[in-house]
Amino acid sequence: MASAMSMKASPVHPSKITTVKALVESTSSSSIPSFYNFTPYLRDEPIASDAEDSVPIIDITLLVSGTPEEQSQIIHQLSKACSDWGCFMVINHDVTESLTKAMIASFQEFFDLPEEEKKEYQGNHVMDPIRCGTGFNPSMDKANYWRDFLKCFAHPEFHTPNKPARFSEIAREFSKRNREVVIILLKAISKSLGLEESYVAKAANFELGLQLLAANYYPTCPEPEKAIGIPAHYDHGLLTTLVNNGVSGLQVKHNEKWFNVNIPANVLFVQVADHLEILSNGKYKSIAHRALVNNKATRMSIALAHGPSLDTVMRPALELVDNESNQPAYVEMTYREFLELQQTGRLRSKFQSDIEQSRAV
Ligand SMILES: O=C(O)CCC(=O)C(=O)O
Ligand SMILES: [Fe+2]
Repeated sequence: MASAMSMKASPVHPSKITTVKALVESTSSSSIPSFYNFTPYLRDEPIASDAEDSVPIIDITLLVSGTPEEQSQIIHQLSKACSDWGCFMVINHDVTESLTKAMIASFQEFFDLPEEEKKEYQGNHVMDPIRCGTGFNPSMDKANYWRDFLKCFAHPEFHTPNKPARFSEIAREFSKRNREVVIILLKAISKSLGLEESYVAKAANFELGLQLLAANYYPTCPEPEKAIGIPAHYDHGLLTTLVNNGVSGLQVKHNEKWFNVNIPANVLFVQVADHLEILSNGKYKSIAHRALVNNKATRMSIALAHGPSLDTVMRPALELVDNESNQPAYVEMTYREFLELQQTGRLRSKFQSDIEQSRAV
């Protein structure tokens, strides 16, 4: 019965729809068009019960103004968080709750713009400085994602759409404050790897680092168990900071199980991304995560990818490699090359096979 429902044709012709939001608003269908059906991939691995374990919490004030003892304790906690989980919650940071709320409201206003106005920002290439799009792609025969997005380069150059009003101003402040948190974290992470505190920032030429501000919009979905917002993936920068609108849906993979992550309003959720994995020669691994959808409330998340500068060659820190048990596990390439390979679907397998190789020795 359920599968028959999923096969029911959508009353809306796909070519008329440019976003998942528009699809949802144009129909009251209780089923999703079949090309959103992600079922074969979705329920493949176990989901942890909420009580099983919990994401580590890092109090950033202790990194900034703690006693030397408190600092070394928190650096130790950070090291464990990065190596055991690949993610953590940052509390007591300067990205205020009101700023986050204003940023979420501004992105909501953007997604509420008429489809025609949003089309102006449609882009296809990873290097387009402003790019909005959707999981919806009628020309693809594989499953699509239940998600619309807007991505803007926020650093070293700042680009945002010129509407809605105040979007740009709020996005600038939000990106800047997130970046400040990341600068503090990268210093502590360098120390936790036994490196000098400016090591990661210098190696990644972080002063010119690419910062990508991305909002994900997941409308309510009549068949949430069949669709996916974003399938399992790893982020490409050094660290990602993430907030959401109080609706949960994010899951991270820890010890071969998927954990639900509920992000409180005043918390920044931080994920280890691929370039920290490369720099640390696999000591800290990027975390697999995915976004589920639901049938009760629209979910929005805002992710900031904080990466190296585009033209810096990234490789494992020389201090962390040797010719014996710590051989470099990743090939050298610029962040730009990495992103371009990733976009054309050629990178992850290569990156992954490098990891597999390093695990095999
Ligand atoms: O919506 C989320 O919580 C996850 C978003 C995400 O993984 C991404 O934008 O890369
Ligand atoms: Fe992600």
